[in-house]
Amino acid sequence: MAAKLIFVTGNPMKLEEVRYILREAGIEIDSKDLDIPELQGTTEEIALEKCRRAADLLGRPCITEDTALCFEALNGLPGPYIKHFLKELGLDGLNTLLTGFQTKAAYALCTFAYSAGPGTEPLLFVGRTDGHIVPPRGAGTFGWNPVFEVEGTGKTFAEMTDAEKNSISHRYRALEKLKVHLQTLA
Ligand SMILES: O=c1nc[nH]c2c1ncn2[C@H]1C[C@H](O)[C@@H](COP(=O)(O)OP(=O)(O)OP(=O)(O)O)O1
Ligand SMILES: [Mg+2]
Repeated sequence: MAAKLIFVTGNPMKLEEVRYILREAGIEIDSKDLDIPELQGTTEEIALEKCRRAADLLGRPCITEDTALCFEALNGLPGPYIKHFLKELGLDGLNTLLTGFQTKAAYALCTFAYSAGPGTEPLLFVGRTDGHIVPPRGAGTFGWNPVFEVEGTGKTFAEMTDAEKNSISHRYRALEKLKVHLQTLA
């Protein structure tokens, strides 16, 4: 039996969602819990370099994923640096960041990178979900879920069931594109 594709991530919540979404397409993945250093740059640059490094470390094909949370009022920042903003400022601090700005509009961007192995250029698959930054609502079990209200739903990601989030999320939309690519390889 062919070895399964490896998803390299240090985030168990991402892994759980990716497994949930791909399972419906009959795609199973293995995972490797590695926190790959992320260089500064645009989301694309960070995603490409992270996947190159992951493939070099593993010595085989793999996927990696980068999540950005982009505020319209801040021209797309914090973007790929959201992890550090969330850690230092917390959920309330993300709201405070937008004090004085008219628009609280934001979008979640998910960028999967697929590497065919060391020395190859990774391919990117991007998904986007639009919404607004709001005071925290719902269970705070995954990142910035409680402060991101999804356009047209009236709910934050944290107020949704797994099934709901996984049918409209940035991650789901990126995986829809990755799935097509994986099916051409199979
Ligand atoms: O759907 C999501 N809903 C809420 N929060 C989320 C989501 N997806 C990522 N997040 C958080 C995790 C991290 O604080 C930051 C992304 O940073 P990012 O570098 O992509 O993730 P990570 O370092 O946790 O895992 P990895 O080892 O795959 O890079 O946003
Ligand atoms: Mg990371």
